[in-house]
Amino acid sequence: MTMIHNEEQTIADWREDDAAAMKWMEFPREVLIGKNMLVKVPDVLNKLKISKKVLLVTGKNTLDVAGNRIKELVEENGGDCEICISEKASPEEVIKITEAGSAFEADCFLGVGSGRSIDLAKLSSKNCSVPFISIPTAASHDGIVSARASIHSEGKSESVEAQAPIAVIADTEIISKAPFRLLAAGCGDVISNYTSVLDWELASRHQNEPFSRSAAMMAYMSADMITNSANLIRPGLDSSARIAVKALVLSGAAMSVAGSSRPASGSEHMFSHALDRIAKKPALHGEQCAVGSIMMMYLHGGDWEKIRNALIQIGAPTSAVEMGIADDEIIEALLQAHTIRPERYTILGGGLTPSAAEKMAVVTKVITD
Ligand SMILES: NC(=O)C1=CN([C@@H]2O[C@H](COP(=O)(O)OP(=O)(O)OC[C@H]3O[C@@H](n4cnc5c(N)ncnc54)[C@H](OP(=O)(O)O)[C@@H]3O)[C@@H](O)[C@H]2O)C=CC1
Ligand SMILES: O=C(CO)COP(=O)(O)O
Ligand SMILES: [Zn+2]
Repeated sequence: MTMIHNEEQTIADWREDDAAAMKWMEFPREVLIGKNMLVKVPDVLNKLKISKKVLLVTGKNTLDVAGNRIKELVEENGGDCEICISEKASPEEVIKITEAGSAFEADCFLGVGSGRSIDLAKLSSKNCSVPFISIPTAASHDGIVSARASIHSEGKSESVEAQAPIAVIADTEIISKAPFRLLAAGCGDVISNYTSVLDWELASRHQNEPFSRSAAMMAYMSADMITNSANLIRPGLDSSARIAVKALVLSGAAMSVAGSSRPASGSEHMFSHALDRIAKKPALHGEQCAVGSIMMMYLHGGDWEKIRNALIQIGAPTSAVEMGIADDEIIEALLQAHTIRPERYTILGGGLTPSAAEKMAVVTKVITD
């Protein structure tokens, strides 16, 4: 592994080496991954003694996929369950769901569905000082266990400290039946850790930014887990869903150890956040981050073809056309990416010139000449 400093070069790890550190990481008490796990919701609530008033945050699609069934299960178990349909992961939506939780006097939140619903449940439950359970219906992102929430508003994207779920219930039957594109995107989100970690290392060398070797290794390992199993990721397979969920859990744990999204979000994520702002029809988060990672690895002078080949093997997009995004939107996102989080030092530095951005996108086959 080339990306990790050796012992002498390592900037002191501020969390691990600080004798006064109060907490290393937050991690769920129960992590259930497997077929037909949804029926375990009442058992988990009973075990954790939080079965009375449950606020279930879900989306319009995931309500039918899992939300309604979970509500039934909670009510059959003698609990009270109110459903909140989540919209955009925005500050306004967090306030709305927090108020709903307070008014209902919820003793637990369930985040059921996609990255957006889980992030909203994560942050709103923290605001209400009650625990939350993460119930992904797709393996599309690595926020399943992380203690961070990504909140988006007016072209800005912030990673906010929230809380880790008290439990994760990942039903691989549901996840493997979700559109395959979502699973492939989740694999892309994890693979993109290769460049996040390189950016973090760069920041620790150039700016003396606090760096955690253990968090970086966890993020790197999760990317390796997917790359090394790329040929096993196939539509409809329970085993593929398990591989992806385990890697996503490890990647999320890396963020919890770091106390920031640094190990799993670097220049490639800034590119993706810029695309969300620019593109007429953005692609999925994980798809954009993965394509960004191909290009950022090129900038790092690393093996960008390894990332590209793994994505091709999985069936994830590797080009603008495959993502349904125009070439000029890719270039504009590359030019704006460094402005997304100016405080986060990455290989993008003070920004790219238009000709450098175009050359990089052409060489890496993201756009055509
Ligand atoms: N906190 C963290 O550490 C992280 C947060 N993120 C954040 O997560 C978000 C991206 O998450 P992502 O899940 O990719 O995208 P979305 O949250 O936008 O969800 C994508 C779509 O998938 C649908 N969906 C989910 N499960 C199923 C299913 N089983 N069947 C059919 N449709 C389904 C959702 O439906 P519905 O409309 O019903 O929800 C939604 O329309 C971004 O906001 C990103 O910033 C990403 C990584 C880490
Ligand atoms: O998406 C993430 C990790 O995959 C983290 O989110 P941010 O890019 O919002 O920090
Ligand atoms: Zn991500």
